[in-house]
Formats: sequence, structure tokens, C-alpha cells
Amino acid sequence: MSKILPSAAHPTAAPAHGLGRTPEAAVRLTSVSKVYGRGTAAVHALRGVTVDIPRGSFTAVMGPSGSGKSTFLHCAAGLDRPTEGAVALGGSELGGLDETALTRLRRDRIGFVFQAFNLMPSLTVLQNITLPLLLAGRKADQRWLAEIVERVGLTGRTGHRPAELSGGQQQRVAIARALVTRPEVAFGDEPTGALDTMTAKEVLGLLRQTVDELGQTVVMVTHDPVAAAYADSVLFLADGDIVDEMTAPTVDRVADRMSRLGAWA
Ligand SMILES: Nc1ncnc2c1ncn2[C@@H]1O[C@H](COP(=O)(O)OP(=O)(O)OP(=O)(O)O)[C@@H](O)[C@H]1O
Repeated sequence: MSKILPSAAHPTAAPAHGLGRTPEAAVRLTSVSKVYGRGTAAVHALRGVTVDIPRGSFTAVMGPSGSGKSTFLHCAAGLDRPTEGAVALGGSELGGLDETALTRLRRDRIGFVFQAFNLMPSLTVLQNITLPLLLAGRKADQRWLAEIVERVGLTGRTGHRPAELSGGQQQRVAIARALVTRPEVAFGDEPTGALDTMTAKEVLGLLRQTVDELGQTVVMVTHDPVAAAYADSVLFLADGDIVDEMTAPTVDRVADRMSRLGAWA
């Protein structure tokens, strides 16, 4: 479960929402702010966010449109740099890394699943899944590869091209690709946003399994209370800050909380 609390390093920062910092956080944000633009055009997308995401947990990030969810995900995943504050992945501070080191860290230690799948159309399923290894100059661990291909239900489909697969199957390829490097954290940006309800449930069940059976850490931005209910914990963002956390979420409780944040007003 995620624990939200004022930073130990900044004891006066932000109100406490949780019980204490997690010793072995997979991701740790400390007083993270992100400002786009300058002067009168400045947009404060994140305003001093402090949160620990424990290893082996499934966390959903929700909030009204414009509340800072994508910015949060991008800063947490090292895709973007905060204006202020610190982000650590498995104890490694990202702030001190130059662009090359940050690129390597993203490639080796982070997995991504996007709404639009982002597969390479000319490559086969197997080539798509192993692409991160190729880019990293790493050899595939054949047992692990076989296991994830089986887990995502693509055994027998590995020679197909993405266009020959359904949307759900394509997202399964993307999940396998995200897991092939055994990343410390898999980040999802609306990973079920382009899928129908039944297919979305299958993909969410698969993400849930990676947490329960493989000990994967998953952080997923979603607008959908049904998707959020698959997580162990939901972080609610409003106006660039975490305003609430819900553990053991249910669809009704998440929907109710979102309504009270004015998300569907
Ligand atoms: N590159 C950018 N330049 C300027 N402003 C930006 C940029 N990216 C995001 N913003 C602004 O920062 C705020 C937070 O945006 P963000 O995309 O993180 O929100 P979100 O909660 O993911 O929204 P949505 O649910 O609509 O995708 C918004 O006001 C947005 O307009």
C-alpha cells in the first residue's frame, strides 16, 4: 500500500495523509513540484507531492482532468524532471543523473504501458516483446521470456504482426514488452483506455497477477473507477497535489470520491 506523508527531510512540508515512510519504496517522491512555463503563463502542474510507493504494490492514480496525473507519472518514471523536489527509484535519486544515465535507467529498470499500445507494426509479437532487450544489448532469459509470453496468453501468436491481433492482444504484447526486462516498476498511462469493457478486465486481471504472482510494482493512471478497483491503493490528485488515498478500493467508493472531487460535475 502507498503511504503518503510529509517528507522526513522536509518535516514541515505538506499535510500528512499516511502513517510513515516505507523503508523499501519502489518509487519515492519528496516535495515534487512541476511548473510549466514562466511568469503569468506558469502552470503549477504538481505542488509539492510527497509519496512512497511500496515494492510489490499496485497503485492507481486518479483525479479530475488537469489535476496532474500525467505529470506525476512522467516525473515518477523519469520521463520528465521536476522543477523542485526529488524522485528516487529503488533508492537511486534521479535528480543527479545526466540524460544518458536517465535514458539507461528508464530502459533497464522501468516498464511502460500506454493507452495506444505503441507497438512496432513491422515487427512480430516476439520481436516487439524483446525490443527493449535488443536496445539494451541484453540477451533474453529464455525461461523468463517463455513465462511472460505464456502469462499474457500469447503462446502460439509470437510470429504474428500487431495488425493481426485484437486490441486486447496488442495490449498484452505491450505488457509483456514492459515486463521483459524485469523492471522495478511498470507504469501504465490509461492502459485500458482504448479497450472495451471485457478486454479491459482481462488486461487489468493480468496486471493484478503480475503484482500478486511476480511481485511486480505497478503504478497506473486511470479515469475509470473499475480499473482503479483492481489496485491495492488509489492516490487522488486535485490541483497538483495528493488530496486523499484509498486502500482496498471498491468501484463505488472510488466513483463517490471522484464525484466529490468534482471530476464528473
Ligand atoms: N507541456 C505542458 N506545457 C504547459 N502546461 C502543461 C503541459 N503539460 C501539462 N500542462 C498543464 O499541467 C496541468 C496538469 O496536466 P496533466 O496532463 O498532468 O493533468 P492530467 O490530470 O493528466 O489531465 P488529463 O486527465 O486531462 O489527462 C494542466 O493544467 C495542463 O494543462
